[in-house]
This record gives sequence, structure tokens and C-alpha cells, in this order.
Amino acid sequence: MAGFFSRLKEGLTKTRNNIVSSIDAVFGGFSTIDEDFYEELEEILIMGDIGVNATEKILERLREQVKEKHIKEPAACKELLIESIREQMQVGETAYDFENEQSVVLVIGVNGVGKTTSVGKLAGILKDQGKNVLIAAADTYRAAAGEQLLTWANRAGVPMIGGKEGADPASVVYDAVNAAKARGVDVLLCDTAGRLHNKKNLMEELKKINRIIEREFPDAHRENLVVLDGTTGQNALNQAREFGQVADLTGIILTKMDGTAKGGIAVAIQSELNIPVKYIGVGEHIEDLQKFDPEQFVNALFDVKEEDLAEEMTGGNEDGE
Ligand SMILES: Nc1nc2c(ncn2[C@@H]2O[C@H](COP(=O)(O)OP(=O)(O)OP(=O)(O)O)[C@@H](O)[C@H]2O)c(=O)[nH]1
Repeated sequence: MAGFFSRLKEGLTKTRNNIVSSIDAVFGGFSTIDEDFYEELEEILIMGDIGVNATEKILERLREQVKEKHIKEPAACKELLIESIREQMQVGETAYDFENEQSVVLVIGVNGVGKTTSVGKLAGILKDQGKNVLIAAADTYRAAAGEQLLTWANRAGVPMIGGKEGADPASVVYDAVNAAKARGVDVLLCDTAGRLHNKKNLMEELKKINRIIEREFPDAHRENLVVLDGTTGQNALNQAREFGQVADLTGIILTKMDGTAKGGIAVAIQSELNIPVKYIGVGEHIEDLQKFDPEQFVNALFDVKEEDLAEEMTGGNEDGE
């Protein structure tokens, strides 16, 4: 787990250097907690893509706590700010039932966000858990997409079912679902296209794929993961909302968090979408896709030291790691 945490921390370096060092500068630069202090914090959080709504909630909570605890020194409320961000990210227990049941996992998202890469990484993770995994390459619009996925499938040591360029993606899914049933596959991972002639066609195709899975494999546990590119900021929220109109989204894979200084988007997503971030991508290697733990994310971001965590845990958090 230590390796995981340090990879996460390393992946969040750009965000830490941006948001967290600016926050530190405010804590160090103000001698009293006044409106200017809150305004500066607000600006930094919004600039870091935490989003207007989540920022408002975070600062409202901070103000309450500052009042309640009679805090006068800005430096003394850093912990409270971190805690308030943590609170905003809590969405309850995140379930990974697809790991333990026969499942079909549909991976959707717009073009270039990291769907194929994430399917490949996920296949590797599940295979390492001893699962029988099958990949369906339902992005038949781009020949390179199938080849790229095959490279990942080979790397993960997992079979793949694809179709010729231009084949009907729904027919690839049909074949893959039936193969999954026949072979007793634990998890079928379906990569989908991110680009069609227009958005309407893309959405219609996803609906069709959904219907086929429901009809052919009604007993399978379903997981619909939308992939969002962390570097696209608030746009990512809109994409999730749009995909949410055609598929019952069960989780988010937030990619490229290593490539952005505005990793606050994870806070905005957790706080505003009501769909849990299940995985976070912090690099291009297989081990750079990690299960998302909001607590760990905030600790990695703010570089919360182990001693501080131990203190917090003895403060009543019994189910800490
Ligand atoms: N740095 C970084 N790069 C990533 C991450 N995830 C994906 N990428 C890169 O993002 C690029 C696009 O990823 P793809 O997996 O091809 O995206 P896609 O959504 O399948 O794209 P289409 O097939 O065009 O729809 C690739 O160069 C990946 O290596 C990540 O977490 N960090």
C-alpha cells in the first residue's frame, strides 16, 4: 500500500504545487482571519477547479468551525480547511461488487479521455486478483483503437473479442457477452467508441449496447463507468451529466490526474455529481490506475504526514487503514 500512496502523491505533484502551495501562502501571509482571507482562499479553490458550489460549501463549513472554535490565527485553521475538503468528498461507501460477481462493465466517455488505457489497466488489475477476464473492443470506428486495446490485452494476459473496422459495435458486444457466458468469465470489460458522427448517434449506440447486454445477460452484475479526463476541468462534469442521461452510471474513472495542476476537479466531481469516483489515473503505467479513496486523496494532496494520521485515527476513526 505504501507504494500506491507514494505513486498517488507523486501523481498529484502538479496540483500540490499549485493549489496547496497557494493555500499555504495565504495561511502564512495573513495575520487575521477576515473577509480578504476567505476571498483569497475562495479564489484559489475555484482556480484549482474545485468548482463554485463545492468551494462555497467548503468555506461555509470552515467559517462555522472557525467561529465555533474561536480560532483567530489563519495558520491554525489549515487543518480545518483540509477536514472541510474531506467532508465535501464523502459520498458514502463505494461498492466494487463487480469484482466479486459475474459482471459486465461498460466503459464509456468521449474521445481521448483514456477509456482504452483504463480498460487495459483494469483488465490487468482484475487478472492479478485471479479473475477470469474478457475484453470486448467495441470501438470499431478506429482501427488503431482495436490495436491499442489488443496491446493492453496482451500485456494483461487477457483475451479480447473485437470486430473489423466499421463493424457494428453492438454485434461485438453481443458476441463478447455470449462468449463470456459460455466461458464462465468473471468480468467482461467493454471498451466503447468516444466519437461518432454526432453526439446523438453516440448516445443511441450506447443505448443499443445496453439493451443487448440486458437482453443477453440479464443475470450479470452491471457496472457503467464513465471515464473523465481530469485535465478538462469543469467540462468533465458536463460530460458525466450527459452520459448519465443514457446510461445508469455506477462510477467514474478520473484519468490524467498527473497531468493537471487543477486536481481539485476530483473534489468538484465527488461533491456535485452523486456518482462515486471509483478509480483515479495518475500515469500511463498499469499500476497508475488506483481505486479512489477520498481520504487518501486529500492526504496525498496535502502531504498529511503519517504521525498526523495516527493522531487523527486515535481520535476516534476506528475503521481507518
Ligand atoms: N498521464 C496520463 N496519461 C493517461 C492516463 N490515462 C490515459 N492516458 C493517456 O491518454 C491518451 C488517450 O488515452 P486512450 O485510452 O487512447 O483514450 P480513449 O478514451 O480510449 O480514446 P479514443 O479511443 O480516441 O476514444 C493515451 O496517450 C494514454 O496513454 C493517465 O492517467 N495519465
